[in-house]
Amino acid sequence: MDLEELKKTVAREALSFVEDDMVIGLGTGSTTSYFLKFLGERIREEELEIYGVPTSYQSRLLALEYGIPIRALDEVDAIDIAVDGADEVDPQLNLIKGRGAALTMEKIIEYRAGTFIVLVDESKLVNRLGEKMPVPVEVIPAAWRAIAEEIEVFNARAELRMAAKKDGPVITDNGNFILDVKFERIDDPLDMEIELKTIPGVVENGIFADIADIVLVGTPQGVRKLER
Ligand SMILES: O=C[C@H](O)[C@H](O)[C@H](O)COP(=O)(O)O
Repeated sequence: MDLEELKKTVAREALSFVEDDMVIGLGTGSTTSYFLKFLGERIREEELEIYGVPTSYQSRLLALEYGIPIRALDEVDAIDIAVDGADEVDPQLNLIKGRGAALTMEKIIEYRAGTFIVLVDESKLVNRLGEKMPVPVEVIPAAWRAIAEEIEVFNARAELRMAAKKDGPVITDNGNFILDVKFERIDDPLDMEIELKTIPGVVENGIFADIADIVLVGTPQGVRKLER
């Protein structure tokens, strides 16, 4: 089974958590895109009363395309579930997220969800966070260089993320820059998440420690469900 098929399989499985009258946090990325498509179809077919709270311009545009009614975070009383992808998942279900630069709104919404469900294929499972992927850190533009230097005390190298279809750096949905931080090793994800957050000028970082409730893992043999 190819990667896209694995993503579709986990995205379909996530529909089993969806019930009528729910408010759902809508994640960002290629795996979640399939979930949004299937969610839109289900809302239409079963005439469900569901609202989505987008975590990015990408999920907002896809929700509009697939007919998912949307609400802003300050228009809802609570978020029942949130569904999103991840870049790495460790055995304790700590995550690295933010390859798509949407980490800040993702964390704001997923932290507040009753149940946060993560969709990955098995290539995203690691023994230790940071094994394959850098940790994206969203920073206030004026502070990028100072923060990049300060991050070196953690035995890490920070690189300013450059845009692919624009000259210069990636600008996030919030108007900030992204530093991709490659650590030598991350021993304690929660501790590192907090350390990064306390640097002045850091808006948010892509370590999501102790937030995921359920991880659905797509494998050629089917979907594995991991729970915290
Ligand atoms: O900013 C982007 C997000 O954190 C994505 O959810 C994450 O990068 C996973 O994306 P994908 O499902 O495309 O691998």
